[in-house]
Amino acid sequence: MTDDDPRGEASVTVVRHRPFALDLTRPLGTARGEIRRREGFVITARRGGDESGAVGLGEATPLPGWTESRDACAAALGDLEAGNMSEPVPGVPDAESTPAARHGVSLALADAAARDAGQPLAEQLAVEAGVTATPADAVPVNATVGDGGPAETAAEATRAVEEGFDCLKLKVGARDVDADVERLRAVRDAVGDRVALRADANGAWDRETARHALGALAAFDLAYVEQPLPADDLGGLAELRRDGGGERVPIAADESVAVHGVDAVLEADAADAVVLKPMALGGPDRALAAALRARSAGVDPVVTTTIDAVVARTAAVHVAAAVPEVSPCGLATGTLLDEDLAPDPSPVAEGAVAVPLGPGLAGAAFDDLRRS
Ligand SMILES: O=C(O)CCC(=O)c1ccccc1C(=O)O
Ligand SMILES: [Mg+2]
Repeated sequence: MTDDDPRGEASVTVVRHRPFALDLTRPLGTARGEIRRREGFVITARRGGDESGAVGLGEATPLPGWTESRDACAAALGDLEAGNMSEPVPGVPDAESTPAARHGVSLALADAAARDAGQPLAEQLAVEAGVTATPADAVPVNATVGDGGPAETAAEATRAVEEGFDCLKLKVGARDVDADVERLRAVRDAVGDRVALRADANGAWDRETARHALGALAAFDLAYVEQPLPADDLGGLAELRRDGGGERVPIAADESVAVHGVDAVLEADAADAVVLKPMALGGPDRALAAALRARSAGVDPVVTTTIDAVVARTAAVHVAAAVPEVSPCGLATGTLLDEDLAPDPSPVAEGAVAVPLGPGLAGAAFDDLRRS
């Protein structure tokens, strides 16, 4: 560890990575198919081979299409583990080719650094990123509602509002536009005007369909439509922003950010908001840096998970807490899982999550995972 390298990334001793698999309670329907199960690795690491330092905890949960494959992630982590407790291994996995592996290791190092400093992870990340504002102690979140028929979608939306959510994100694009219009109409009718609605098309539409969809969905006063076009069509997103089928519906970029990076999206004027998934961007530090660059460009950052287990989800809560005045984030995904690695230290209540106090990710909450 040096001043240039506060987290000891130049020489990291990865203690262990351990596989896990978690089923979703029921499949989450999206325009790109159903997510049914999440497989990943729990990671423990020490900084710079310092035997006296805290053991940090991380999670690498790849989602093919968004990150490297599970095999590529395992291989990247295996390379690090070729070293051992007493012999530091140089470097961390590459963020471009293996973002999930890099996320897991960089989170473990950040957790270790925060624990050694006796501060919450959000504070550690904020200081490293040059944020002067004190991290928030709670983060607003949206409910995540998958594809389904109009009645089913409206019932799920109503349930979320009864639980205290005032922002809902609905998956669209898995059926034709007219069917999604009926779903959104049913939801708006059910929840009234005071609930913010977001729609996430996961890149399902071509330019013509997107113009038609935005024109029709404008009637439901959407906070934004997320990724209406394929990830590569930054020019198309910029065009939709300027003239979205008549009425202006704000546009959020998600897959475009994961594939091309936040700077390309900002450069192309392709979005009003950017969706930042620490797992897809290669780590909490990189996600926070991206959020701050978006904010400086006048674009609203939203932090979400890739339906991660509790360790990475909690890390994403800390990232969001470090973003000043953050908008509702896609972090209410723990309840989509049928089981988890440990009890959630920051469960959702009244549409928000409390940020764990630390030290590190959540004080002693994950000690069993750290030891195992
Ligand atoms: O943002 C949310 O509400 C939850 C996260 C989510 O929707 C998601 C989860 C896994 C993979 C992709 C996505 C997505 O935002 O497209
Ligand atoms: Mg999305």
